Parts: sequence; structure tokens; C-alpha cells
Amino acid sequence: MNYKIALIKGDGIGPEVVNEAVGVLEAVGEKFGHTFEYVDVLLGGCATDAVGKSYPDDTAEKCRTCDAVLLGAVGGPKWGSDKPAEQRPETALLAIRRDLGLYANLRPAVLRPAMADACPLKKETAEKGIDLMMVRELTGGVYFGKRDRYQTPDRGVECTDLMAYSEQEIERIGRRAFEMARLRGKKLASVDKANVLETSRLWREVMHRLAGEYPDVAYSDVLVDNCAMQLVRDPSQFDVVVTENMFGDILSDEASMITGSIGLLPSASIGDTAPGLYEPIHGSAPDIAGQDKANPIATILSVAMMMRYSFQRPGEAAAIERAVDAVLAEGWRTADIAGPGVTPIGTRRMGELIRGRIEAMA
Ligand SMILES: NC(=O)c1ccc[n+]([C@@H]2O[C@H](COP(=O)([O-])OP(=O)(O)OC[C@H]3O[C@@H](n4cnc5c(N)ncnc54)[C@H](O)[C@@H]3O)[C@@H](O)[C@H]2O)c1
Ligand SMILES: CC(C)[C@H](C(=O)O)[C@@H](O)C(=O)O
Ligand SMILES: [Mg+2]
Repeated sequence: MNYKIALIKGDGIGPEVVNEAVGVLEAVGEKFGHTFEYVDVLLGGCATDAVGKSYPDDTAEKCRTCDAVLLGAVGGPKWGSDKPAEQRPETALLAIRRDLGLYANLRPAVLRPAMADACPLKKETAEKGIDLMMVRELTGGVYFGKRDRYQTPDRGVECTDLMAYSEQEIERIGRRAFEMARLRGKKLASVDKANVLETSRLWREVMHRLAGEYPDVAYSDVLVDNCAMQLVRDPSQFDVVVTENMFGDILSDEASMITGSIGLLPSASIGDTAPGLYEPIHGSAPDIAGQDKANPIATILSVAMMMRYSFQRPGEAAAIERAVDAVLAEGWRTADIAGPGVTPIGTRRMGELIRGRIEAMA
């Protein structure tokens, strides 16, 4: 098959990790008889520098002509929160998610077999393993609500960010999560703050309605503060976790760290019609950009998710995951996951080793 992929390399370590993931795609193509065509697409701080705005007019359109989108990361201090919205990389990231209708963000958190030692949890907890799928609502909630900033007569400036959710938005992400639970361990935890927020009360109502339609899935409600604690106490209790946009952002970074590093976790953003967008959950890591230090595994595993979810190629996805596990099992580590006494390898070398593993597969 020939697949056309939009490449949004972005800022900071984005281009470095995307280059390694593209190398892996090429190795997969060779092994399984596919060809990949790439379309470079501008988005983020690099777009601001090139054309004066972070979300150029033709960006979404170019992505729509492709079968999938691979994104590195966007952002950095050069285009910080003091800049106008249209120049900020994060504005562009939210806009493309919204414009492509990518409402379901799948963020698996897996403690890879060779990484058990890197898990910061108690040994007996780490031994139980971590393999959960966070399903984060991605195009609603406080990220997309009306914002305001005004002067009050007596309390200085005041700002508001509206958090809104409709039944329709909750139901479609809920269905995705229940379907995902059916494919996995038939267990779903829905995370909300229904003891305080009206949006969460509606969230819970809709989820309970759906639970009636999926009697084979063991459903539970978990309050977000408790979930944050349970994730470090005993993550093995979770299989699929569904939650709203901001809770999912925060909890997925927490989940990443219990698996060893944010440099390991991929994601898939999926809608009903547009091409899926695949990206690591980490950011542009300005502190290590341009130094060949970034861990490319999160982006490489994002390509595995692309194979699985956009191209229905589970064999290719599994081959990439096996190659990553094999390289980790041999003890190769980038700086973020190198324990004491281990000499880290760079971004490019890690990519090269994973490609080599794929090439060597029977
Ligand atoms: N999807 C995205 O494009 C995305 C996601 C998160 C943050 N951001 C943006 O990235 C910028 C930096 O954000 P931040 O510093 O809060 O978060 P970050 O994820 O970029 O970095 C947090 C820490 O993790 C480390 N890290 C991240 N990815 C790594 C990797 N692959 N290998 C090794 N170490 C890695 C960094 O060095 C840093 O110490 C901000 O502008 C933020 O808005 C973008
Ligand atoms: C950069 C930012 C807008 C983004 C988010 O909050 O969604 C990031 O943190 C992520 O997790 O993809
Ligand atoms: Mg985040």
C-alpha cells in the first residue's frame, strides 16, 4: 500500500523525534511492502517565524489530503504566553485538533517489560505492571470555552475561562471509551469532579446512561483528585480511563512518569472522518532541543498507533513495538531513562537501533 502522511515537525525537539519516526516508517515499508509519501506541513512557532502566524491558512487543508498526520511537538519560550494568540504555537495545536474534529485522544500508558526498574512506584506495585488506556476528550471543555479579561472597579483585572460540555460531546467520547473497554479488559473508569462541577454532573449522567448499553463492561466513577492518587498507589487497577480534556491532559502526564518517562508515551487523536493525528504526549522540550538528547520512542510508538488505528495494520504496529522492547531489553537508554551508571545514547542512535531491529526481523 502507499500511504500519504502529513509531517508536522514543529518546534524544539519536534523535528529530531519526527526524523527518527520517519526512519522507522521507512524500515516498516521495506519489511512489509508499503511506500510512504510525506507532505511537510507548517504549524507552531516555526510557522509564526515563517509566515507570521502559528496556524497558516492551508495547514488543515493539507492535512485533509493525507491518510494520517504525524506531529512532533510545538511551543517554546520564544513564542510564550505574552505573545498574541495567533502567534502562539498552542493556539495552533488546539485549532487543528478542533478543525479536524479529533475529539478522541487515546493515550496508552504502558510499563514496558524492560523498564520495570525505571518505575518510580513501590517494587511490589511495579511488579503488577501498568497497561492502561486513557481516553481524553480533546475538543471541548475549558480549552475551548469563551475566555474573557476585564478590569473590575475594585479587584484589578479579572479573567474567566468557560468550561462547557454538551450531551452530544460527552456521549461520543463515552462511546469511544466503552468500545475501547470492550476490546480490552472490559473495565472502564470515568473520571470527573461531579462533587463540584455541573459539567461533571452531566458527564456522569451521560456515562451512566451509556453504561446501561454496555452491561459487559464493568463501569466505575472516580473523582479526579482520587484518580491522581490511585494512579501512583496502584495503577494496575485501571484498564480504560475516560475523562474530559483538562483532567486528561494532567493525568496523562502523571501516568507517563509512572512508566519511566514522558519520552516513552505516544498518542492518537481520532475523529469520525478526518485523518488521525499521531503525536508523543510530551512537548517541545526546549531544555534539550538540538542536542540529540530527546527520546524518540514516544514518537516511534505514535507511528505504531498510526499503523493500528489509521491503517488497520496491527502486524506492522506490533513489529514496531517489539523492536522498541528489544532495544530496551538490550539495555540501550536515552538520557531521560538512563539509570545511574548507564551511559546514555542519543536520539539518532536510538532511532537507528530500532530501525535495525525491524530490518532484522524474520
Ligand atoms: N503536543 C505538543 O506539541 C505539546 C505538548 C506539551 C507541551 N507542549 C509545549 O512544549 C513547550 C515545553 O513544555 P514543557 O517544558 O512544559 O513540557 P515538555 O514535555 O516539553 O518537557 C517537560 C520535561 O520533559 C522532558 N522531555 C520531554 N520530552 C522528552 C523526550 N522526548 N525525551 C527526553 N526528555 C523529554 C523535557 O526535557 C523537560 O524536562 C511548551 O511551549 C508547551 O506548551 C507542546
Ligand atoms: C501544548 C498543550 C496545548 C497540549 C494540551 O494541553 O493539550 C499538550 O499539553 C498536550 O498534552 O498535548
Ligand atoms: Mg499535555
